[in-house]
Amino acid sequence: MTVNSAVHVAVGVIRDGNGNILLTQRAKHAHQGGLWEFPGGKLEADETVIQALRRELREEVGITVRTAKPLIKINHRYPDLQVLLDVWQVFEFAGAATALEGQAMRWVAPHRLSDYAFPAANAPIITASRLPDRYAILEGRNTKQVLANLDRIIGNRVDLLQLRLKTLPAAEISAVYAAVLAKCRARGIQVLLNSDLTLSDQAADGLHLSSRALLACRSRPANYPWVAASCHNLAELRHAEHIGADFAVLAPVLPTSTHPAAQALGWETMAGLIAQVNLPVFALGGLNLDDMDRVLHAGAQGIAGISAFLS
Ligand SMILES: Nc1nc2c([nH]c(=O)n2[C@@H]2O[C@H](COP(=O)(O)OP(=O)(O)OP(=O)(O)O)[C@@H](O)[C@H]2O)c(=O)[nH]1
Ligand SMILES: [Mg+2]
Repeated sequence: MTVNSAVHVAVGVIRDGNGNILLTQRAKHAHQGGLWEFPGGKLEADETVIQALRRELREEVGITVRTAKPLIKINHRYPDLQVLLDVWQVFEFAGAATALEGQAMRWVAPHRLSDYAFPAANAPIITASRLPDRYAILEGRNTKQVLANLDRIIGNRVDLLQLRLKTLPAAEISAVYAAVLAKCRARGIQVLLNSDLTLSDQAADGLHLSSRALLACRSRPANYPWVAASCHNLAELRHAEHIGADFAVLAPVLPTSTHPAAQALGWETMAGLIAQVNLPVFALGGLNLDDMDRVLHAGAQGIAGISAFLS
């Protein structure tokens, strides 16, 4: 089946109980032959994406999908073919995965995916599969409040956060940073520093660019495991993609009390913007964890928020 002349493909990022991901190797003479892939295949006429996903995963690796959620959509033009990869995460399935087409098959830890050679279109899928669905923004008006907020964020099972601290007095920043980093390290939580924070120590797991800092970048800032960017429109999302940022945060999706003057994008505009880039995008602004399914079905990686993780 084709969509806007692209071949529409249902792709499964299948996880086992340990969080490992199933890879298979493409047949030598197939398109992109010999490379590793996430199992899946082309939609047949009149099939929905989820129907095609179920059929392909039964045919290729012998599993029956129980729970699947959208992860990311990739539009990619190879010299010989344009594809729309409609990627879903499969969290629950029945049956033991078996290579039914004689292909090589492996369960791989997310942080080892980069050891494998994939088709060029897959780079953002690999990033998306290494990212969680929650990205917390840590703020507070004083040290005590920041640390109390961190405890609530931890209670909401967040393992990726941005230290922003816009509302914290400057004199308290370095001590708070040390305390937050120590607590997060002990729990395996990754910390990105907002680019407006002035800290000499760059021991964090990544850099989060404000939209202003993003537009000032001609290339990806070096030496950060993660580079993220705040975006409000298509030009900023495209720039984040262009410099090779790992992911973006798009805001504000809904009206918020913290930014009353900002015009909210709304669900449809948000989905339309996300569809135009091959980049994991978190939705920010006025959302809470109950919105997760709607956010994922709108094409986002998940929810970013300050207050979303404080209840
Ligand atoms: N399944 C899958 N296809 C991918 C990935 N990345 C990627 O670019 N593709 C491209 O998506 C297209 C469709 O995939 P496919 O060859 O699995 O289709 P299929 O199972 O229906 O195979 P068939 O046409 O031989 O029946 C191919 O051109 C392939 O190169 C990936 O990670 N998984
Ligand atoms: Mg296939």
